[in-house]
Amino acid sequence: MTAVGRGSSSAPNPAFDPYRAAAQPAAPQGNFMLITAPAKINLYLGVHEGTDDGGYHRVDTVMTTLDISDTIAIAPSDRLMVKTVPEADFPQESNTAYKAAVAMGEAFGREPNFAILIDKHIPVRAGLGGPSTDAAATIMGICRYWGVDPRDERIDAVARSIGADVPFFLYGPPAHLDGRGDSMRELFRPLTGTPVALVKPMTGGVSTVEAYRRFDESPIKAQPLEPMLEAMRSHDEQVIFDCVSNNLAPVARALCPEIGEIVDWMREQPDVRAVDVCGSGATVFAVCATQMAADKIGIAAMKEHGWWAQAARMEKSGPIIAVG
Ligand SMILES: C[C@@](CO)(OP(=O)(O)O)[C@H](O)COP(=O)(O)OP(=O)(O)OC[C@H]1O[C@@H](n2ccc(N)nc2=O)[C@H](O)[C@@H]1O
Ligand SMILES: Nc1ncnc2c1ncn2[C@@H]1O[C@H](COP(=O)(O)OP(=O)(O)O)[C@@H](O)[C@H]1O
Repeated sequence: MTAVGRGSSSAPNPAFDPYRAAAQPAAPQGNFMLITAPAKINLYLGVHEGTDDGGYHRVDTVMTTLDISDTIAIAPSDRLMVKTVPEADFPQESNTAYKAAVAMGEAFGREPNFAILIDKHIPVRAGLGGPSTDAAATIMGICRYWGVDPRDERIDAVARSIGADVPFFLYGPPAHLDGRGDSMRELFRPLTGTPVALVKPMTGGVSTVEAYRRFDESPIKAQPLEPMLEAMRSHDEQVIFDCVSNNLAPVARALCPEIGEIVDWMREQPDVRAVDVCGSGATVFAVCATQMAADKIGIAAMKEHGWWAQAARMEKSGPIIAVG
């Protein structure tokens, strides 16, 4: 294996600060906070061969958030506890929200005594970033409770200690990240409102760890990144959607052949501008010309194939905090 670096330093670029969702450091006056934690899709994912000392691959990715989300209620408590609805089949200590709270406690020398309830809407092992967005939302909520400025460079370090995708969710607008996919490089004008159809097998999914392991067995070269970055900078939608690509997609298809069936079916649907696998899968997204087209694809996927499906839109936001 070739050793690769971790990417850029953890210091946030001040140019990104206006986008931080929890930028007001004041503690909330109410009893709890409700935080909207959006899903993501990768408009571009280029995984490079070789891993670093931690077993991570160097990746370039362009991600955007969607308007489907988990909801996180967080309130001070006598101890740290995390519950999900529906109930998780793994211990709370394995939940990324729990890990994020513990990491915040360690970084700021405080007891992270919060009760955290996660209403899960984002499917798991789906490549939609559910565990990562929950962690980012938890970090932002605790920042607000403790009066920590989310621009504090320790916040980025906490985020990437939980998972490669977590730093992205601290921001929200479409972004290019490199390193492990955890180093923010550039933010772009949002594609807010662009319709997307999401379809995945009703059961099962693809584990991110397994996808990267399979990638190492037969690596595939990434598509060129620069045309996508240029298109994002000039906000040329047609070119952006022509540049959609993901070199983990063949691995996802190999691990779960139903993904291949879904991709092929989505490509045949009318008014579709781009189709690809979300990250490591198992969800497939289609960028659609109209919301009606996305709705129709969702309904047909469910009715004709029994797949899980949802119509969504691209969003411009990271976690959104409301005080209750
Ligand atoms: C593939 C992507 C695309 O956005 O996400 P998903 O589509 O699964 O959500 C990401 O690279 C996933 O990010 P994330 O889900 O945060 O990964 P982590 O929890 O940090 O890592 C899980 C495991 O994936 C592998 N991993 C992850 C990221 C990376 N750059 N190289 C890797 O090799 C490592 O084996 C690591 O132990
Ligand atoms: N907050 C969370 N929400 C969902 N799953 C979580 C959470 N925290 C930890 N997990 C674990 O993460 C696993 C999914 O990880 P991963 O394959 O990376 O998902 P995805 O591709 O959906 O981002 C779940 O099976 C579960 O064990």
